[in-house]
Amino acid sequence: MKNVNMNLFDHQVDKTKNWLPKDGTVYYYGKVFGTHEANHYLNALLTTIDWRHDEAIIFGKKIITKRKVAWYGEKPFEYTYSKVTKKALPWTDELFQLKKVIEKECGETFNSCLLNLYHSGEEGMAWHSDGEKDLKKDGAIASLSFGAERKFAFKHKETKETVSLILEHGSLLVMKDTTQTNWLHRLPPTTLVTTPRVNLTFRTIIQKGL
Ligand SMILES: O=C(O)CCC(=O)C(=O)O
Ligand SMILES: [Fe+2]
Repeated sequence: MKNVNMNLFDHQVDKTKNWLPKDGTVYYYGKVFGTHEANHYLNALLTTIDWRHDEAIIFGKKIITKRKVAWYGEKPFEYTYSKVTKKALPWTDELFQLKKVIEKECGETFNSCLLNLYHSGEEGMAWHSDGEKDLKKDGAIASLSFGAERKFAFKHKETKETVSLILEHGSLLVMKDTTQTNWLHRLPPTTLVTTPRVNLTFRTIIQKGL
């Protein structure tokens, strides 16, 4: 008997495929949770996370995003991006459980998590890379998605080559090696999606004298 132990959610996803043609590594693990469990996490995250509108300083001007964010970690790390500093809240039960699951799945460890809540397809995230100085250089970033399926895209900083894929409900994507140095990524807005999506990016923050 072949494949008797094959996970039901392992449907046709090649977890060893690098989605980037060069200069970085992106693995898509597909759905690591079944629909029932993914629904549970989506609801739990919507209700237990301390969601706040994000503030950023762009061209010297303070802006408030429609998207909501939250920042959690194993210590009250300070994290600065778009010139605004935030202090991590302690892991919730669900975040700690999710961290364990993805650490096991991808063989990496993480000490913090940035969460994004996109209320509908109108909200997205512009081209950027996650290479802030507080983050471990070339450290892995694990991205878990719950809720509406959305397109996710990469663009090479030099050649402008693009790659895109769909992030499913309960799915895991991992960006590692030199991905942040050489590629930008974004979540394009779309009028086709009217329901919310929650995304969690687990990261490794460098501990400064803690
Ligand atoms: O929502 C996503 O899938 C991506 C989020 C992201 O790129 C980030 O938080 O840095
Ligand atoms: Fe990002």
